[in-house]
Amino acid sequence: MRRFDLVVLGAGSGNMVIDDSWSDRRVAVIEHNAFGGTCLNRGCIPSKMLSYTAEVTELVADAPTYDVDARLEGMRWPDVRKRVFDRTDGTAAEGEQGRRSEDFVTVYTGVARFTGPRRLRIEGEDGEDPVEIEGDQVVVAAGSRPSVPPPVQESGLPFHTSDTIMRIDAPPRRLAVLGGGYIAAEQAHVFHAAGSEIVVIEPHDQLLEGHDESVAARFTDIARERYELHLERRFERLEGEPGALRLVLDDDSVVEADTLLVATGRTSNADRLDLAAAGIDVHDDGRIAVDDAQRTSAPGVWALGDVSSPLQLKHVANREAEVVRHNLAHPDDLRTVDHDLVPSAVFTNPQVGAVGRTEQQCRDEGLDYIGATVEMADVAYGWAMEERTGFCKVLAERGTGRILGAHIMGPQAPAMIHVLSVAMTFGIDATALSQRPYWVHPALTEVIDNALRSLAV
Ligand SMILES: Cc1cc2nc3c(=O)[nH]c(=O)nc-3n(C[C@H](O)[C@H](O)[C@H](O)COP(=O)(O)OP(=O)(O)OC[C@H]3O[C@@H](n4cnc5c(N)ncnc54)[C@H](O)[C@@H]3O)c2cc1C
Ligand SMILES: NC(=O)c1ccc[n+]([C@@H]2O[C@H](COP(=O)([O-])OP(=O)(O)OC[C@H]3O[C@@H](n4cnc5c(N)ncnc54)[C@H](O)[C@@H]3O)[C@@H](O)[C@H]2O)c1
Repeated sequence: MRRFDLVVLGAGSGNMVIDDSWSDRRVAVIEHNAFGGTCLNRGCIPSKMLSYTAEVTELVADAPTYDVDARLEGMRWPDVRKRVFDRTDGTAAEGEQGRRSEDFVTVYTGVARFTGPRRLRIEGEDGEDPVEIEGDQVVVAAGSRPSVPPPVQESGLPFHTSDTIMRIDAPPRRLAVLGGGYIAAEQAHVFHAAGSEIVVIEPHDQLLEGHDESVAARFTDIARERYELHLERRFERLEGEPGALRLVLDDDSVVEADTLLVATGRTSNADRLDLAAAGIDVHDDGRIAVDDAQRTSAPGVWALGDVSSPLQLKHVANREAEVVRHNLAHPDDLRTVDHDLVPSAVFTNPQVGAVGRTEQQCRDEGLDYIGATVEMADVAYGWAMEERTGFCKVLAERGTGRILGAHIMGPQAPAMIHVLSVAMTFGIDATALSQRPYWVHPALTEVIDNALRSLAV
């Protein structure tokens, strides 16, 4: 059995913990798929390249709004797909080659499982004999996978998840999307712009459930004009044949579609690692349990990213990887991670950015809060953009002005939310945030300044 100073399971965010400080020791990286993990190969990056392409398509279609003569000929899907995946596939291959070229790193291609404390067995995929290795330190960064409801799985009929839909040969004629969360919102936007009819099935009464009520309500209203929505409906079974699918709902109504995208959440890959053999504890929901320094219950074993995190976001996985990289090198000076103020964004149309509490969470916590909402249509740059649906909502504690949460919908919301994220992180109250810095006129950020001023805390 080969022994390593460090073994990293998963070359997504896990790959980030290895730096040159390990160059005088022996490091193993185990990966059974492409380097770069979900984000680079089938997640954040291709989906955002596609979502921006959808935005360009919609802007051209919308040219008459700005008294510009332009005609949309359509999105050339095969060319779009090639541009996106040539770039991401190339980057993944470079990442793997880079690691293989480092003489202190051994890359194992195969599926790993624990066989004992800090000991792993790797099954190669091309019939090679399994390999057993052990590490003085082990970092588990095995990510998550799409959850697929049993009736879809058991139907034997073809379906897509986010793993496959973005590499499809042609946009579906009619795409049924199961779920109304992040992936549904982003992929519906992409394929609607590419020419597909979209039908969404979601058990809650609105899309983007879990977001602030103002965001979810307005997003659902906008989506209703573009897509066929089946809300408060449970999916019961999948029938039909490939290319002519029939989704039967709980009221016996039937949704017909040629293609199905399942976007019903993601499950930690922890259940596939035989963690009990290594003495690694898991939460009831299946995630690996870690403390705030990312240590698992097994000495010398760390975990990070979707396999353990309560927030399945790449900026969270990145932060956790940075902390693990530091903690491996500085066992007497451990850094910690907290998930209190993690901003999030949905790259759909309209875009969404959020940080902190929703209004419902303020009520649930019994906070004495005040909220202010300003429409993008009411600031100068919103006029320039002919913006009609975007807004900024800020929630603050009455009396102190402590910012409790912020929710932005509209152009560049994922970037704009950082103003509020930074203020909340550094404890800058609503009055100080509005009155101390200058706000560029007439940038779209005036919608934030005006919301802060409207709070009257
Ligand atoms: C469609 C989509 C869009 C997204 N968009 C965003 C976004 O815009 N912003 C954002 O913040 N987040 C986004 N996310 C979430 C983000 O992609 C994840 O939170 C992040 O990639 C998790 O990183 P990770 O390193 O934990 O897991 P991964 O990147 O999945 O890495 C885990 C790696 O481990 C490997 N592995 C697993 N098990 C084994 C095993 N037994 N043996 C060997 N190798 C194994 C896997 O092949 C994988 O490469 C998106 C996710 C999806 C699906
Ligand atoms: N922009 C981003 O940051 C981004 C983009 C995509 C994905 N992600 C990450 O990936 C995770 C997974 O995304 P997701 O959209 O799959 O999950 P999600 O949790 O955002 O949404 C899942 C939706 O599916 C619904 N659902 C559950 N079971 C169902 C069923 N049987 N039939 C119909 N609907 C059902 C839920 O009510 C929910 O609305 C996200 O939670 C997020 O952490 C992030």
